[in-house]
Amino acid sequence: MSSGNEVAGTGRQAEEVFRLCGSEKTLIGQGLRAEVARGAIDSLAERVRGFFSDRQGGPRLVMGSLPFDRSRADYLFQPEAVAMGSRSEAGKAATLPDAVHCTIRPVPAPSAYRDAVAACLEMIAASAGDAEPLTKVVLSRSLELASSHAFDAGNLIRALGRDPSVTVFSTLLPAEADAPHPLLVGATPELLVSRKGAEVVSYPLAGSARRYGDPGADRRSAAVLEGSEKDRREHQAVVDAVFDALSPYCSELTAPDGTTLRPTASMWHLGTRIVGRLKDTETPVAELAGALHPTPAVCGLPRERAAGVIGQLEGYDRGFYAGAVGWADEKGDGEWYVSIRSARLAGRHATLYAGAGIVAGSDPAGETDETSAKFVALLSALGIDEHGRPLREHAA
Ligand SMILES: C=C(O[C@H]1C=CC=C(C(=O)O)[C@@H]1O)C(=O)O
Repeated sequence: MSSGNEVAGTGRQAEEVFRLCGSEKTLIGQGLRAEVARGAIDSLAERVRGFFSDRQGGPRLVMGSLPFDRSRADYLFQPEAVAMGSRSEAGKAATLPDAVHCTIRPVPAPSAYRDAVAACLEMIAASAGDAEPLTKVVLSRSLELASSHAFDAGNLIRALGRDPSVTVFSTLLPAEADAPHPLLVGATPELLVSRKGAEVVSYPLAGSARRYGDPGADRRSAAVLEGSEKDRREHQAVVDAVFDALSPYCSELTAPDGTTLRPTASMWHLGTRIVGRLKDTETPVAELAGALHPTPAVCGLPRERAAGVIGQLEGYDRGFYAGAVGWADEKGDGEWYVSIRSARLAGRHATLYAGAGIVAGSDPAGETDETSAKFVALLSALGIDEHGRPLREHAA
C-alpha cells in the first residue's frame, strides 16, 4: 500500500493550509507537500506510521481532519513548512467582513429538526426494554449560506480568535472534481485527545446553555445548567465513554477537577478534564483518536445504533463536521479537537453546523434553541444573524 502522494504543481507552496490556534500556541501549516494515503479511522495509526517511515523530507508531522463517519476516508497531509504564531496576533487583527448580501437556508428547517428530535425521543423510549437501549443521540442541523462575495477564511479566523476560550482551526478539505479545496473553519471548545510523551488529555463537553449579555440572566442560565439532571446525565455518558476508551491504554486515568462549568463567549457547557498516563509510550495519538472517535458528545450511545439513527433522522451528510481536526508527529505526539462550531467554506458558499445531545427528558423546542445558540459564534464572526441580516453593530 502506498503511504501517500507527493503534491506537485498545485501552486499551494506558500499558502496556509492548516491553522490550530489554542490558548497557548498557534500551529500553522504552509504549503501542501504530500497527502497521507486516505482511509477509514481504523487504519489511521498505521497509515501515519507508514507515511513517516516511507518519506524522509519535510516537517515530521501531518495535519488535517477526520470525518464524523468512522468508515469514511480522512484527509491528512504534510505541509511544506510549519510556523508557530501567538494567539494575541489573531485577536488583534480581527476585522469583520461585509456579509450584507448573504442568504441563509436552514437544512433541515427548524420545524423539521424539532420533529426529528421528537421522533428520536420516541425511539429512545421504545428501546428502554432492549438489551442495549438507545440512551443518547446527538442530532444536528445546518445552515447553508450563499454570499455575494467569497467567504474570507482569514477574516473569519481572526474574528473567531477574539474568544480566548476556544481553539480556532482551519484546515484544507479534500478537493472535489476541478473545484479548489474547500476549507473547514471553526472555533471548538472541545479537545478529543492530546498526547505529549506519556501524558494523555481529553476534555469532553456535553450539556449546554445559552449565554446572555445581562449578567443576572447569564448567571441564572449557568445555574440552571449546573442543576439540570438531564444535562448531567447527557454529560456523564460522554465521560464514561472516554474513560472506557482510554483505560485499556493508561496506567492512571483521572478527572482531577471533576465536572465543571466551561464557558465560551456564547455558551455554557459542562466539561470534565480527563488526564492519563500511557502504559506504553509507543501508543501514538492517532490510535487514541481512533479509539475515542466519535464520542457520545457528537454521536450517542450505543455508538453504532446512535450513528444509524443520525443517518436516518438528520437527512444530510455531516462530512467533516463533528469529526476531528489536528496533527500528529513522527514520535506519536499530537492534538485532535472535535470539529464542532464549524463551517465548510467553498467560495461564496458556506455550510454551518450545530448539534445537540438528545436523551430522555429532552425538549424538542429547547434542543432547537440550543442549536440556534451554538450557531451564534460563527454567525457573529461573519457579522450576520440566523436570517442572514447584518448584525446591528455592523450594519451601515
Ligand atoms: C454537537 C455539538 O456540541 C456538543 C458539544 C458540547 C455540548 C453538546 C450538547 O450539550 O449537546 C454537544 O454534545 C455542536 O456544537 O455541534
